[in-house]
Amino acid sequence: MEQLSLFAEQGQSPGLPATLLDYHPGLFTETESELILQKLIRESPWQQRVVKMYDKQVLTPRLTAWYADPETYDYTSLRRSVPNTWTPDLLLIKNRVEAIVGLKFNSVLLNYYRDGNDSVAWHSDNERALGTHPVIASVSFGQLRCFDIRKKQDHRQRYSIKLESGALMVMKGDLQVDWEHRIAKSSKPMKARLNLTFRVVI
Ligand SMILES: O=C(O)CCC(=O)C(=O)O
Ligand SMILES: [Fe+2]
Repeated sequence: MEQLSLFAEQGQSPGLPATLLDYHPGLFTETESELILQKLIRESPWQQRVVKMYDKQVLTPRLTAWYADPETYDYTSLRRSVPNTWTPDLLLIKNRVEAIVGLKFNSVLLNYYRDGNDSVAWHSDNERALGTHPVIASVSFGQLRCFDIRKKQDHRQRYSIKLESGALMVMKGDLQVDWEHRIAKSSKPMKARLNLTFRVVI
């Protein structure tokens, strides 16, 4: 049976081709989302990674934690450290996501945006270990933040999706090939947000 995509009905970003993204609000209830948010913030082994920017070492403006199956990935090509082992909470979330997406994922990256100063800069998830047209399932908990998308070749083609707590967004098609995305900093007061991106690492 074809899966219902609520993206168009949500009208969150009219005009964005449906081949690039599906949006499923309410995969988790408000109560579930709040519990998951607090528990994962408390219990995850957060790291703040250092990246090189214009020859300077800078801390990424968010915290991350990475989990994966022990055998099925090549984490050296992802430039990540040895992954953590799945927890029961993460497996529960993964199962619910897989039932909707119809794919088995073997890793998840957790991003913790502590407030409006935390962000992720424009990028595509196009590492070799993700394959050429990866399907990436993104689940958000907590503070609503805007997920901006722009075309690499023409920055005027631009969309913004409000990622609600408990919602699943599926990135697919050419999204990681022809487009970039980001979570911008916000000058408005922002509470904590967690984002989980489930990926298949080859
Ligand atoms: O926080 C988000 O919604 C996006 C995170 C992201 O783009 C990533 O982890 O690659
Ligand atoms: Fe990304």
